[in-house]
Amino acid sequence: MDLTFDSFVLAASTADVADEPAARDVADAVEFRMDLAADPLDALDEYEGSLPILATNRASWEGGEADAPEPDRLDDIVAAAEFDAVAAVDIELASLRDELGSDAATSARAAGATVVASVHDFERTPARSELTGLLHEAATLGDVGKLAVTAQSNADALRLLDATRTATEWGDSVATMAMGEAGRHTRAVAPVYGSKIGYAPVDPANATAPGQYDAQTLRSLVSSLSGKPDV
Ligand SMILES: O=C1C[C@@](O)(C(=O)O)C[C@@H](O)[C@@H]1O
Repeated sequence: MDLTFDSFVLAASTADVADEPAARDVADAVEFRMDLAADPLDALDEYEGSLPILATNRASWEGGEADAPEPDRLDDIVAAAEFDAVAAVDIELASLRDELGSDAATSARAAGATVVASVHDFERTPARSELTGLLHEAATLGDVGKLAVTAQSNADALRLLDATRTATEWGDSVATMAMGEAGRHTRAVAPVYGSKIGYAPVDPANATAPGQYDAQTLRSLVSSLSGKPDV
């Protein structure tokens, strides 16, 4: 299955890929949070869904629950990429800066997966130059550069949207969102400025980040704002 991120992709996040039928009608992909699953590779082996999978094995040092040694954590990402249903993998920008991470990206691409290079800031929204710098670096080391920050104010949200527009104008393929209440609307608005991925939980009770909309709401908001019909 393919995920090129040429246009907006709504990824329904879950720790259980067997949830896919609940996401099928509203999402474009399933984000499988391998770090939140008990036996993620077995779950991929048994996957029978029709949506392509974006596999994430979020490191504990980046806000996730994967605490295996880095080589093992990255090996699991590469192993995930080898499943036909896995169209993309998420690798943290901090990992991609090192040889281990960049080798994992090469192997994942060889297995046919697109690489989403991700950065998170769970406390703040950095200055504009830092935002555009991180996005450019992530979009260069990965095929899509993803930046999730935490907004405390409208100014923070606006700065993220502005950086999204600038990066897109430069030709970088990026995905952005501001976590937290003050950033919530950016999840709907950032796609207008070029953001290529939106995340929403399959089950609203199991949000994978602060401020997420449920998938149907995100789909309707993004569709209305982009002037495209709802799916
Ligand atoms: O990195 C991201 C983005 C995210 O943190 C969000 O803010 O929607 C949700 C995570 O599941 C995903 O891996």
